Amino acid sequence: MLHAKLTASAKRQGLRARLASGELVRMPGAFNPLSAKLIEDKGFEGVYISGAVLSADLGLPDIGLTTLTEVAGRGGQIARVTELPTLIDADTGFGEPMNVARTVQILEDAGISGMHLEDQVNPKRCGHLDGKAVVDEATALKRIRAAVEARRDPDFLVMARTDIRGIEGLEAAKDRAKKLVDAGADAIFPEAMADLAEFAAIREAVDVPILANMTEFGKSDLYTTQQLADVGVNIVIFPVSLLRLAMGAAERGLDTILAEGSLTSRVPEMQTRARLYELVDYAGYSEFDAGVYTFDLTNNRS
Ligand SMILES: C[C@](O)(C(=O)O)[C@H](CC(=O)O)C(=O)O
Ligand SMILES: [Mg+2]
Repeated sequence: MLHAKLTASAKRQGLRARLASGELVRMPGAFNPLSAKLIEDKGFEGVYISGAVLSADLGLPDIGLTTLTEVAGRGGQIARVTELPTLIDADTGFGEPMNVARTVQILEDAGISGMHLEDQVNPKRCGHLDGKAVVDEATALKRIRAAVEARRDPDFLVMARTDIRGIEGLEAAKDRAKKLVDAGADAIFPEAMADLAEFAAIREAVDVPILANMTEFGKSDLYTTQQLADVGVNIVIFPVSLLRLAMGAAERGLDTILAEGSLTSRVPEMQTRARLYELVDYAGYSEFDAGVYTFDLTNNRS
């Protein structure tokens, strides 16, 4: 109640252990703290905190407009309500290597379990759109180096994302992934892979965990968790999926009010009041409140 029981460090150790076991970590993207609770309730292994969702939530395009304070604030709100490890999208790290160092520490303080840092130039773009550009190798490696050197909890996961595949091709992606690992990256996020064989090629190139981004309407087909596990993927994210599903439902609901004048026909699709209260542990809060209310010092001296 009130917050998750596990400490940030225990969640990070849990993520490390799961990755070491070789079993796939499935991380749907939470669009708010409540959806993170749903992800946990359904039995997933982790929660992803997407930059695209964070921007969209603020009514903004995903082009690097959000600040570290906003990202860490929302990330912290999500991390504190769940027992699951959280992986956050740190975009390009919010500045130069020195800023990246500060970013890592602030995200650690927010209770987050790991972050990914990409090699795009600023302003960044969604990795599945054309027209993006990447920084040179030295700049990309410095970002990772700064992150690794600045972290205080060795279990905080520093994942390097490379967007180079969409610009220079698979060979360049393999080469950059290897160098990012040499610079200290704990894991690799190869963005915009064309197919399963490309994930397998990255798997072959590095010996750290790799992530697959199953974002809809992007460059990759949507593979099943089994297909991805079979080619050696270790983490799969569904970054914007819950937001897209929820917004799809919201649009249909609004259209129904316009067309029918009421939402009666949509009620069966809605999460019930009882289910919502279950997710936010209404009963647990009431019990806590009652316990504190009846607290009496004279009866608690022993
Ligand atoms: C993973 C991602 O970085 C995100 O912010 O969620 C995006 C997702 C998307 O825009 O579909 C990405 O660049 O792939
Ligand atoms: Mg992003």
